[in-house]
Amino acid sequence: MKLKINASSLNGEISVPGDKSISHRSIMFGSLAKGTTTITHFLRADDCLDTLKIFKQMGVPIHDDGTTITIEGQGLTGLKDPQKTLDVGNSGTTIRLLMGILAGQSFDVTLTGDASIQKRPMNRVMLPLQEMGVAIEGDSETEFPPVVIKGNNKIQAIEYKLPVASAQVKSALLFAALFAKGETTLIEKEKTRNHTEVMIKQFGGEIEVDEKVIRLNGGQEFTGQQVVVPGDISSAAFFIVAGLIIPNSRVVLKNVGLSQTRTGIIDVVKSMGGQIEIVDVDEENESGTIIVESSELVATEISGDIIPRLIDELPIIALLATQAKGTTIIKDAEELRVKETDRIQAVADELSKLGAKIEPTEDGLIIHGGEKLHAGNVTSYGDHRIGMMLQVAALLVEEGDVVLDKSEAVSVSYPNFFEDLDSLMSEV
Ligand SMILES: O=C(O)C1=C[C@@H](OP(=O)(O)O)[C@@H](O)[C@H](O)C1
Ligand SMILES: C=C(OP(=O)(O)O)C(=O)O
Repeated sequence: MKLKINASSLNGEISVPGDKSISHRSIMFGSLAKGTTTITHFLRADDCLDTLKIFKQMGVPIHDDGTTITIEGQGLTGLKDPQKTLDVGNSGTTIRLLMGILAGQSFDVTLTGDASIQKRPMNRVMLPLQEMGVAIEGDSETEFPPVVIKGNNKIQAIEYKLPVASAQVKSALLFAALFAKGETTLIEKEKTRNHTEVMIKQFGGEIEVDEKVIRLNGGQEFTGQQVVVPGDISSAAFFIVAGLIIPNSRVVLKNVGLSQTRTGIIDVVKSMGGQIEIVDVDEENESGTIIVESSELVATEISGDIIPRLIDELPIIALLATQAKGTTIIKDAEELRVKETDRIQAVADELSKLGAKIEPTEDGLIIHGGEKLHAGNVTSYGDHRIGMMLQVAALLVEEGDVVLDKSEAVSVSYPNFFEDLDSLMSEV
């Protein structure tokens, strides 16, 4: 696909689509609860639609009228044998959280996904699950999908220190812990997104969170709820950066989720001198409006405990850094190497093709700001966030063609991304 180039300004207002992490979890909690759950502003993108399809395949009545999704919850152990392999598509969140949920059911099941999923590490979930007594293994004694999970496990509570900072691992273990007798204690390596903990409480469960220590008792029951999904800050991130780096711009992003565990990008933009303002904050729903304007930016260092608070935004933050004065260093982000693609290598390779000065390191990137970007042929590697980042980069290219291979990947999290960008380019 030929990307849009040479934007003279971006102006206008966008309501970004629903949060991907919360949308996945709303289907999961709704299915495991007793009673009816309704979900509005659900993210109808490939990843979350795959989660929805899978719960339907396990016998959960889920109805979508185009506005509201209604789920008739089956209770914690009420899922039915799908009698087939479950396909998670491209979604790491789906496969990992499902492992915890399926550990407590009475049937055997196989989980698989696309070529990217079949290369993503699963031992981070499978090893602690095995410690809890779950029969689960990867393909041909590897840790890669297809993953086979046996039913009727006798699950034991554990105390477990997570070796990786991962909300997916934490969430999978919390789901499994619901089926155990007694109290499970998880100790996080770094604080990661807390949507699972928040939703356990929202659905009437009990969970104790003390900084990085989380305690959960097995044998709880959930009750159906009304879930209103806020906009996804990880999707807003592309327009936050576009508004900052394109001249004469002012972009308003309405109803964006602002969980403290997700707002690292706002802190980084501020530390780089970007003009960013948060207004109309709704404390109860942890959401608000983000306004950005074109800015002079300076380099920064991004490392340590902020990394999980902006992990999915790092590709677009790397582009932001190419437009800042000085050298930006990103460290402690080795997790980027095991996402939909190796995002450290992909960002460095593809932005270099457009003229950026950027070097990959083992756990991050070194970005020398101030280089002008030029035309070129690039690829998303089938990774939605790499694809969207490259479209924002192309907006800076003054002449020639920027051609993106595998542009269809954006539908994994943001099917209307190109249309929303169009709307900002046409408004004056
Ligand atoms: O729990 C979640 O919803 C997610 C957690 C993160 O993954 P990790 O837990 O692997 O870091 C993130 O990258 C992913 O997009 C969504
Ligand atoms: C890493 C991501 O998702 P997942 O792990 O669910 O595939 C992402 O959306 O950037």
